[in-house]
Amino acid sequence: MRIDVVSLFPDFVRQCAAVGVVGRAQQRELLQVEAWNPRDYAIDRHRSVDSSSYGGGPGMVMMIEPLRTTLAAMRAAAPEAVHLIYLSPQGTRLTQGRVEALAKLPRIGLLCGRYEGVDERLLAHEVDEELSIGDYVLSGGELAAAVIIDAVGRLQDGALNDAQSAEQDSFSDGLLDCPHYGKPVHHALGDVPEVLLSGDHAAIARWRLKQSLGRTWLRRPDLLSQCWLDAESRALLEEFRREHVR
Ligand SMILES: Nc1nonc1C(=O)NCC1CCCCC1
Repeated sequence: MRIDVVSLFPDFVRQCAAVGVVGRAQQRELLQVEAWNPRDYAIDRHRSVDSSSYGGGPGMVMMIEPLRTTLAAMRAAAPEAVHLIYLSPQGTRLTQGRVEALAKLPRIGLLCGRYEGVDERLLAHEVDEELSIGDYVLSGGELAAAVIIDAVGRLQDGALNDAQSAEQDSFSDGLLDCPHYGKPVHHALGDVPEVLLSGDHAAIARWRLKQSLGRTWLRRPDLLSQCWLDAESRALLEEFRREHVR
């Protein structure tokens, strides 16, 4: 998969994509992340990328040019069509379901705004999808782009050493993740739950599902209401609720 990022801070994006699972995915050529700086395509003496906003008001707007030239160069750099995403609080809220769909595409573009945003005419003409990572305002789209690069990059086949860890992630089945425990078994902060030491994989799987169901019920009832639960899950959740109330 190829991800092209248009940003005034390309090094920031490159560094985010160079570490950890995503960095390894790039080394394994499972993922390619390229950054494009509109300032490199600015043709005036001052290499302008922004202008004041018509109608007045504070702040600047990223102009149509040189963004449009940058996008044309980006699109031409590889044969695959680009699904271009603009990151902003005005976008559709990003979900794991959308991440999984994006991860299947051969190529996406991420347009990172700065200042007060990008000229609406450029967005209307060039952008395929607007996404938000949450209801708050950042100083630019780069952190949101980094979130998408990470969430999508880690799902590339072969990116995670143990494929299961993607399947058992929070949200992968619509539920929050279960608690995790490592060494030591006994500690002043508490002990590892017995079932996890039992070697009974069926019991362990049941315990983990029960914890995921219970946590989702307690912390994100909105997610739970969207889940279809089979008989076993409904019974496990009921068990958790009974134990929780005591
Ligand atoms: N929230 C967000 N989700 O995705 N992006 C977000 C953001 O806050 N982006 C910064 C703004 C800054 C002004 C230009 C347009 C982007």
